[in-house]
Amino acid sequence: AEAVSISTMGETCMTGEIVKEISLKDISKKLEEFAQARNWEKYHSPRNLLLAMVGEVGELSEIFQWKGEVEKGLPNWEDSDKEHLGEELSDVLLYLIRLSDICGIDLADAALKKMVKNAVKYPVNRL
Ligand SMILES: Nc1ccn([C@H]2C[C@H](O)[C@@H](COP(=O)(O)OP(=O)(O)OP(=O)(O)O)O2)c(=O)n1
Repeated sequence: AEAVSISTMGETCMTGEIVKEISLKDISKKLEEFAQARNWEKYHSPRNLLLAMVGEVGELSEIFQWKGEVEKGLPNWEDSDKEHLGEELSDVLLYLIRLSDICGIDLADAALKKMVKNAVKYPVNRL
């Protein structure tokens, strides 16, 4: 089987611990390589990626379905359920990043600009 190399960049910070930091662009690049290696670029059209992402949102929703409200931090969840949640959140994120890339949108840039817009629209109340 082909070796799987999904490495993240590690940087040593001042306390000597390794800090993993990865940008949306880094992930974009890895997703492009992943698709290229499998000859899957032909499937990664905007519409297909959108539908795939919505499907993953459905899988994410299933985890919470019928549970009622859950406490922040999910203190009563099994580790395996939390791991599953992390996987579904990641699937949504990865398709969102790939969709943005395929549409020629710089997602990090767009998100920061949108946050500025939100702050202007909803100013902090000062008495
Ligand atoms: N054409 C594809 C198919 C998959 N993936 C990647 C992106 C997602 O992170 C993950 C989705 O894989 P699956 O379709 O196997 O979905 P799940 O991981 O949710 O598996 P399952 O539906 O069996 O729970 O794989 C991709 O980039 N392009």
